[in-house]
Amino acid sequence: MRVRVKICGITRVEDALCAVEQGADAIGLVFYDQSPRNVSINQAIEIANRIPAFVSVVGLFVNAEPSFINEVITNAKIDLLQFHGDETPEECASYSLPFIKAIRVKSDTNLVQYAKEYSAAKGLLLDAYAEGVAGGTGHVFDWNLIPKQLAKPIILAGGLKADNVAQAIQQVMPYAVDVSGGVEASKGIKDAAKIAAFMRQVYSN
Ligand SMILES: O=C(O)c1ccccc1NCC(=O)[C@H](O)[C@H](O)COP(=O)(O)O
Repeated sequence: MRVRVKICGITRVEDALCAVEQGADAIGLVFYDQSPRNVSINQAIEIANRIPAFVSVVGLFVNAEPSFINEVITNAKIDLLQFHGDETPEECASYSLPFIKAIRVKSDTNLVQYAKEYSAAKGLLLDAYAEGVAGGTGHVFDWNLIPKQLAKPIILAGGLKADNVAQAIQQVMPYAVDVSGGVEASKGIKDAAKIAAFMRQVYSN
């Protein structure tokens, strides 16, 4: 099966269109005001309105208020929710959209247990754990911590870039890969050449 690609932390229409043109399956919009990639609802509306059919728009939240999440999904064309904080399985499942759950992986993380707990998730996004940082760290975690069999599709994230994504896919065999910092010129600003190089490496497998 072809590995899907999500390009996260999009803040500009031109970067979203570049990702689509290069073959991304999904783009991620960060709704978290402590992130340098945070977007407003108006920015999200503008970006999401330009995304064609068959490319998913993912809304990323970190311990957000339900009223805020509902305001976002009422106004912007979001297809899938990504919960990147400490949201419980019940909270994640309480919205009108499907969701994926991000797990920040460290040596004692029990991914089999997470897959059971978040049984309603469409996938588990595995990101690097870093003390005090919710995500988008650019850190790679030890892919050996991922069990060979997991009850949920794996979206591999954390420090992926053109230099390491082919190796990551070969080793982990994820359903999808997720990249943010590895295709940026600066935080929140994507680099077309880096996106192209990343996509080439994904499909080199
Ligand atoms: O991007 C952020 O600033 C961010 C802040 C808080 C939670 C999540 C955040 N981003 C998540 C992602 O962009 C990706 O899902 C993932 O963490 C990969 O990021 P990177 O290591 O930069 O490729």
